[in-house]
Amino acid sequence: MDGLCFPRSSNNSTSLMHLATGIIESFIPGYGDVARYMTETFGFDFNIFVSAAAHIVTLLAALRFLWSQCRIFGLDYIMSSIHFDERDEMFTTILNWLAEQNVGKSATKLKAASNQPRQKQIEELEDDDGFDASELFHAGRWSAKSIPLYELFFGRYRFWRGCRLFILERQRREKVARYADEENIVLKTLGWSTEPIKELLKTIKIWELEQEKSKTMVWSPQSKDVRRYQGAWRRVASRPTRNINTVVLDAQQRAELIADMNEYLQPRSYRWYASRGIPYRRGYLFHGPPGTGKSSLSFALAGLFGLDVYIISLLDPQITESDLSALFSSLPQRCIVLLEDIDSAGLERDQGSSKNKKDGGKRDYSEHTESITLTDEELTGGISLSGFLNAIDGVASQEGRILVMTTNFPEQLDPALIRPGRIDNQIAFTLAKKDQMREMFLQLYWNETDPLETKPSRELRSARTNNHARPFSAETDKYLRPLLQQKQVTYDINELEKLADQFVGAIKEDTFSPAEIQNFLILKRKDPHQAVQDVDAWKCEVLKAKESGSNVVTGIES
Ligand SMILES: Nc1ncnc2c1ncn2[C@@H]1O[C@H](COP(=O)(O)OP(=O)(O)OP(=O)(O)O)[C@@H](O)[C@H]1O
Repeated sequence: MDGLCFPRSSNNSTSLMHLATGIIESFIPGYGDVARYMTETFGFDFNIFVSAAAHIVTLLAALRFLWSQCRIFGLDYIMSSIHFDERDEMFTTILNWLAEQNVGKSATKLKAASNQPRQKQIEELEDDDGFDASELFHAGRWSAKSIPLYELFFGRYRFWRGCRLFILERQRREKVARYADEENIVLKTLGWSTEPIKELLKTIKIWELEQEKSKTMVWSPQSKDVRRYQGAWRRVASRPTRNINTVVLDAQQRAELIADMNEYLQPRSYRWYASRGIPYRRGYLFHGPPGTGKSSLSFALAGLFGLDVYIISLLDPQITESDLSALFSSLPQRCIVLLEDIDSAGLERDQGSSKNKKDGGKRDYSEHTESITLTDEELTGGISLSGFLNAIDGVASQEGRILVMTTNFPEQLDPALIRPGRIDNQIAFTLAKKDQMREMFLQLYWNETDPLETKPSRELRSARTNNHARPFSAETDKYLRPLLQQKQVTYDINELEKLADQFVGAIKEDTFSPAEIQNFLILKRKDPHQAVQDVDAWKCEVLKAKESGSNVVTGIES
């Protein structure tokens, strides 16, 4: 080694230094030259300095190791803890709660959580402060209003609840498979009882309920490849709870339905069913023409009873009969399972037919079985009637759930599917009745006060938003501006009732669906007079489109 030309010395320590230099040189080529240069330039043996640093680092590492061992066998011995892995529903809730409590606010490392918006952030976005309805909406400017969200990074955090110290550890775990959990959190506190942690978890749960009480959670089946690791269901949306009164129905029918569900959901009902040997399940069939409120009522009922909605599409090629059973058995104890348009799910008695369906029975492959060879993957899609009935009735299927099936063609359903015990209550939805139309009209225009009108800084905000206005041709501007500047007028209820009577008088019962009526009213939402004025033209236009077999309405004169 040319670079290692140190003066010979009989001194043992010097030869040890040379040995150390040799070892370092083998890891860091050129180190010998640097050491010699430093020694010659500054007049001290640079190796001593390096060795001392190496000793200190080793000592610190040893101390750190010792401390961690003490902590594990010492501190951890006098602490109780509860562990949560990523799959646990409390995992995100705990992190969100901690973020809300500002735990770790001085942390130097944070983890972005932008795709899990919290209630506060959603409210911030929905608050229209700074937006002027007479200007064009801009999504970028709107979403920029909300600050990005962060949560605690991996590590250890301390926080106090009253006079008790809690420790949260967020840990990364070794990946055991592609989709396996990669992290977990541990909540700890001093003492040999987990009770204080459980109490804290109750507080966190109450906080979560508070956050979500105005929301209805919607779940759908987890995709096949991650189902094993992340559970059968995934939360796909949280929708604002729909007030049951906004679904216009026959009052008696609505009241009976609510009472029936309420009775079923009561905790004591479980014992009532069990003592009589009846499976604790309830099924409803909502049937009627499209756009009459079947799905809306399902969500409104979920909101009313604080239930989550679990939606399954039987046409989903990823869902096999065994998946369906697994999905039904992993439902929570109280929820609504919504199966929309059950008539088009292709549930057939013939067991083999499910194997021959690729699009849920709409396409029949049975005539072509000789010429078409389906792959194994395709064969797993499709659910037979018996497979479906097994899943909903099976012993493993969760009790306490409410099954709601909707259909436009109840007469096409297999009697086995809707026999009492599976479907306990059928609700017929009809095209709009006079009373329904009247109620919809009043609901749409009844508006006590416009909160925006009362805010003083409106001009200021307008000036600010004007800077972002988009340029239009003079021609477009001429039409657009009056439309944008049209104000929402607040009407006296007596006047509205008169207008509602005129509106209803112009439309025949059982002719249009509530969805069609709603659609027209939304078009005229700023002006009920205009709605009354235009209803005849709209009516003719829609009827003409229906007669010609087209759903396309060409345009409504106003
Ligand atoms: N009875 C009703 N009361 C209030 N709004 C209604 C009613 N029926 C329909 N609507 C409105 O019409 C739209 C469509 O309603 P919804 O999806 O509930 O109908 P549906 O019967 O489930 O239709 P489909 O059979 O096509 O699934 C919704 O925006 C809803 O607000």
